[in-house]
Amino acid sequence: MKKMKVDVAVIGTGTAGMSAYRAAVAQGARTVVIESGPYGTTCARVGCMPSKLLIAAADAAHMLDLAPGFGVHPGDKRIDGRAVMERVRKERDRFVGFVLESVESFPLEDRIRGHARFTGPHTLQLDEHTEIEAARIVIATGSTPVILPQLQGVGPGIVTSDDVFDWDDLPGSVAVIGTGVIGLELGQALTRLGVKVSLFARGGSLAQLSDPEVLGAARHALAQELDLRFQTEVVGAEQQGERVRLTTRDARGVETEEHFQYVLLATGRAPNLHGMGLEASGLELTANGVPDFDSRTMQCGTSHIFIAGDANNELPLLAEAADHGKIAGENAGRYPDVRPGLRRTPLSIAFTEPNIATLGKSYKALCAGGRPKFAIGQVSFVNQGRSRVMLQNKGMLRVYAEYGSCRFLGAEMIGPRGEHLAHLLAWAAQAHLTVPQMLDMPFYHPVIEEGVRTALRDLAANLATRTNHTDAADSEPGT
Ligand SMILES: Cc1cc2nc3c(=O)[nH]c(=O)nc-3n(C[C@H](O)[C@H](O)[C@H](O)COP(=O)(O)OP(=O)(O)OC[C@H]3O[C@@H](n4cnc5c(N)ncnc54)[C@H](O)[C@@H]3O)c2cc1C
Ligand SMILES: NC(=O)c1ccc[n+]([C@@H]2O[C@H](COP(=O)([O-])OP(=O)(O)OC[C@H]3O[C@@H](n4cnc5c(N)ncnc54)[C@H](O)[C@@H]3O)[C@@H](O)[C@H]2O)c1
Repeated sequence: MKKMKVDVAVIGTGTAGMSAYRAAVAQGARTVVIESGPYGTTCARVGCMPSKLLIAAADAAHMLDLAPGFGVHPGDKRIDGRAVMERVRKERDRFVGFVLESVESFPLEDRIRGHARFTGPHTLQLDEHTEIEAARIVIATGSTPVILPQLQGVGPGIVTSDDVFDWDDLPGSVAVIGTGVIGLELGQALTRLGVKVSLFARGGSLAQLSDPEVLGAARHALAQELDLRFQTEVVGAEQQGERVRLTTRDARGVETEEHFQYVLLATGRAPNLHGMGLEASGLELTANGVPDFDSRTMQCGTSHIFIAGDANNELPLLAEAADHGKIAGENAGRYPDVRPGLRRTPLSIAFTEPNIATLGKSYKALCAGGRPKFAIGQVSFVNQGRSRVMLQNKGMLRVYAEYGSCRFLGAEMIGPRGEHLAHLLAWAAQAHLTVPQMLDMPFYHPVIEEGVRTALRDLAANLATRTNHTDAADSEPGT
């Protein structure tokens, strides 16, 4: 067994791990970064980038579907599934290549291969070949898709987002289980690319939305194009040759059997903490098996161990993983001098169309602890001028502010160009702007941001009267 002694050992060479490694090295600590799987990060290999490449192809196909609405008739649409998937893989490999270059820029002796597990609070064993004694440790092991027990071992037709981007061709039909971010992004993209898709939700949730009004608008907007089956549970499945027979049960208890080429599981991701010997680390674990940690410092309890990225299950997003990694790496590098790092206003965007976005305090968080004490403003995009011009007039934005201070708190939306509106509003929240200050900002014409102004005006009126009398049909006609 090879033995090593280091200041900092980072477990996982994903976005959080690479960020932690750089930050610890910058503190002058002798640091190694350990990896059991392929280099390249989840984001570049099977996450953010390939999913957005598939969505980009779907957007192109959808533009052709929209064109007749403008009096433009592009002729017969033909989707070459092989060409679609080839571009996805080729561009994905390009992004992965950049990550690999980055990893290769780390000194060879700092890059250790193997599956790490704790054998004591300061010791890690890598497979059966290396033992590392580390003064401090960063856990940055990411997450993996959850496989429902009733679909385990069924056959090759049961897939997750880890498999989709390696398809050579688009399949004929897919059942998507789960209407979270992955289910909706991939389900809508595949639908727009001509795949017969059905989405099954055990409840009625969509992506990260918690505001019932926005959720209602999202259900309405997405149901116009997607086969959404709410309140429907997966009972079981059987691989039958090239197809899977999927059995589901609806709210009335009626069981249905349908055949699909693939069943795509999008039922959440779990932190990669199993098989890591956490019991030997001395850390206190919370009910969901994640070590108790401080989200300002990433420190687990008062220990020398830090946890970053999807592994800590706080907000499993790329930008968070990078921030967590930096904070964890800096603190591990200069331990015991542990300091809070920069945490930004929470921002989540699902790249559905219309985009679904939430930022700042969610409706659910604001309602926690009893009667809501915040004001709400809203706008429907149905009659919003520029959205209607572009034939993208679907969805709703709801904005929240604090009574008294009039400080802007957060928003939930489904709407056109939501990714940009969400940034604008997240920046306002982080700058602690009040609603009157936001309304003093410039608004051009005709732009979708005028819809944001309508919602903010509604919010200002409700703050003034301490009511939430918003008209669901409130709209901005674009004149
Ligand atoms: C389909 C999909 C789409 C997504 N789209 C977006 C998006 O649009 N925007 C966004 O912000 N986020 C998106 N995400 C989420 C984002 O990809 C993740 O939040 C982010 O990549 C997590 O980074 P990480 O460093 O925590 O984990 P990872 O990049 O997964 O790195 C963890 C690494 O640790 C290694 N490892 C695990 N256990 C051990 C061990 N015991 N020993 C050694 N090594 C180990 C793993 O092999 C892995 O390489 C998406 C995710 C998916 C799946
Ligand atoms: N655009 C983005 O930023 C983006 C895109 C993709 C993924 N991600 C990240 O990846 C994470 C994982 O995505 P996800 O969509 O897998 O998880 P999710 O938590 O967003 O959604 C999981 C869905 O599965 C459903 N579900 C759970 N158990 C089920 C069961 N037994 N039967 C039926 N349905 C069940 C849930 O109700 C929910 O709708 C996200 O939380 C997000 O942080 C982000």
